[in-house]
Amino acid sequence: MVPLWKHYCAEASGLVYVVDSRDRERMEETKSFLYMVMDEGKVPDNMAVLVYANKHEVPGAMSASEISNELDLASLRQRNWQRN
Ligand SMILES: Nc1nc2c(ncn2[C@@H]2O[C@H](COP(=O)(O)OP(=O)(O)OP(=O)(O)O)[C@@H](O)[C@H]2O)c(=O)[nH]1
Repeated sequence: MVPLWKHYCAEASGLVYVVDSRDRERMEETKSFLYMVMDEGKVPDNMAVLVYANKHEVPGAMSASEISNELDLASLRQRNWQRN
């Protein structure tokens, strides 16, 4: 699957990236993979990127701002982004 996403990126109009809000231990890996997809997939600046954090209602889940910080979403400044 992993090598195939590059081909999907070329045709995609958006990227939905699902993050497990409970999985604190793998947040660094999650971050690396997101930026690798955006870089190697040549995701253009004008492509919509949705980072969807699931399991947010589960006790112990990370908050939206924690996830945003962990994934350094503010570094995607060239994109028009918001956090809900
Ligand atoms: N409570 C809750 N459960 C969810 C949510 N999203 C997925 N699940 C459940 O979590 C279980 C595992 O789903 P995923 O996390 O998507 O799959 P996964 O990453 O392969 O599984 P894990 O390694 O166990 O997290 C399934 O039973 C899903 O129904 C959510 O937002 N809230």
